[in-house]
Amino acid sequence: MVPSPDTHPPLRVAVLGCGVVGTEVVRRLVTDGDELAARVGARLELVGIGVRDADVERDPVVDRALLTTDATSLVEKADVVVEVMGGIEPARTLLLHAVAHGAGVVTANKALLAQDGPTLYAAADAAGVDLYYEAAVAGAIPIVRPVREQLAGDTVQRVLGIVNGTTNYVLDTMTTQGLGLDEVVAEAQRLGYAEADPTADVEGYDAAAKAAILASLAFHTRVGLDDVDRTGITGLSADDVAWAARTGHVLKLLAVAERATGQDGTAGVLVRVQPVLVTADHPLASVRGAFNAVFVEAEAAGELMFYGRGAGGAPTSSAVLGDLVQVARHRVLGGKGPVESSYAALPVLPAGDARSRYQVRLEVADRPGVLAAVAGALADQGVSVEAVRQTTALDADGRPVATLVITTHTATERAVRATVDVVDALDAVHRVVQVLPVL
Ligand SMILES: NC(=O)C1=CN([C@@H]2O[C@H](COP(=O)(O)OP(=O)(O)OC[C@H]3O[C@@H](n4cnc5c(N)ncnc54)[C@H](O)[C@@H]3O)[C@@H](O)[C@H]2O)C=CC1
Ligand SMILES: N[C@@H](CC=O)C(=O)O
Ligand code: NA
Repeated sequence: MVPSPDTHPPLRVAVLGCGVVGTEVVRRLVTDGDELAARVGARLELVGIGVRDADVERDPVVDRALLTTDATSLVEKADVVVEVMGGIEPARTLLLHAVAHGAGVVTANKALLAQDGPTLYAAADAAGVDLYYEAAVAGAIPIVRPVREQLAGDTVQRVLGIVNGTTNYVLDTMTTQGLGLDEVVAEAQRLGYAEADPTADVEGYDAAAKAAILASLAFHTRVGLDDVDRTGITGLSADDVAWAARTGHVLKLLAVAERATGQDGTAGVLVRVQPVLVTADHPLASVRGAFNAVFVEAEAAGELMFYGRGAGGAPTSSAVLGDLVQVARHRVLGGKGPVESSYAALPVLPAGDARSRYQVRLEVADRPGVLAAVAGALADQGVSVEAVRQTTALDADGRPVATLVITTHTATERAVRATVDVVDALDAVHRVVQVLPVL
């Protein structure tokens, strides 16, 4: 029999956190109630909203009578708990409490999942309830469920892309408007893209959490935040942005998770987040503002690209509501979402095993023989040169300073770092300005 909201008792939904995302989740539950009920086969009854302070001014769509500071009691009376408060505690304890009480859970909390996902999975599995988290990676873009469910029959080789809206917005605005990093981060906060502490965005922790989640799902292997080699965007200057454009690239913070073979032949995975010089005609170069884009390369499927809004209240609420409908359908029709799949248990390889082309930018003395010395140092380390470009400008004291931009052929990060140390020690090299992978 087709389930109907007229015959099925309503499902009690608790929302924890009423900030940027929580407010939009509540809005959809209120304004789209009839549609959602028809899709689920039961009404989704919002039974309470857990907040820190019930007295602060809120969007009028939020019914103040539903606000409570007693989140523990709230989750005890829910069939489905939606956690959009963020942070590790009390989110973790509340989700475990919800699961122990038999509630299905939906969360947007990538920080918690990357730190303690296996505990949540185990608890949900033991209780026989759902744990869904589409909003935790790349906001509105369906990427968690495609990798976790639809690609479960394929072998994913690599996942690569832009998974943090704030840093993409910041780098994009620095490039197009020449603004400084701090100024643009403040705007990203105002627009609801940034984390409560935007350090998580600009230092790459948020992207690293998402990379860990995607890698765990793609490779059926546990990958935690500490397994991700992470570099944020705070080390990038306006000069780096300008040089990127001058050499035909766009600077992007990329997350890369891939199967790889280590120095000793071990098959494993490599997971990293780092600023990358993306060649201007690559599709990722045209991902603007807070948009995200993720490529998935799988053995049978080939290359798939996922693109859309990676941050912001309304887009993220779409992913949360999609999960909520799925969990609710399971309550009505029976069935359950996937459990953790970590059977492959592949080792996480050291970052030095990562292979890429690199751009090395040096300031060198403007005299004959310098290029030969630098090229010799690279060759000694087995790093071959694809292209070299030299420009000369006068420094503050009127002395000529040459900038050497070297693009290498594909090499391991280990070899490139070793080479850079040798090059840095050369008399003719004033300083190594920047070393960045090239895509
Ligand atoms: N803003 C975005 O674009 C996206 C956010 N997310 C995730 O969604 C979650 C929520 O993010 P936002 O809504 O942007 O954050 P937010 O800071 O705007 O909202 C969080 C709300 O939870 C409340 N809260 C915190 N601790 C609480 C507690 N102990 N009890 C009751 N309420 C508490 C805060 O007072 C705040 O109102 C985070 O995990 C974030 O990483 C995921 C995807 C996109
Ligand atoms: N702060 C995050 C929000 C979405 O996950 C971002 O900027 O991407
Ligand atoms: Na998503």
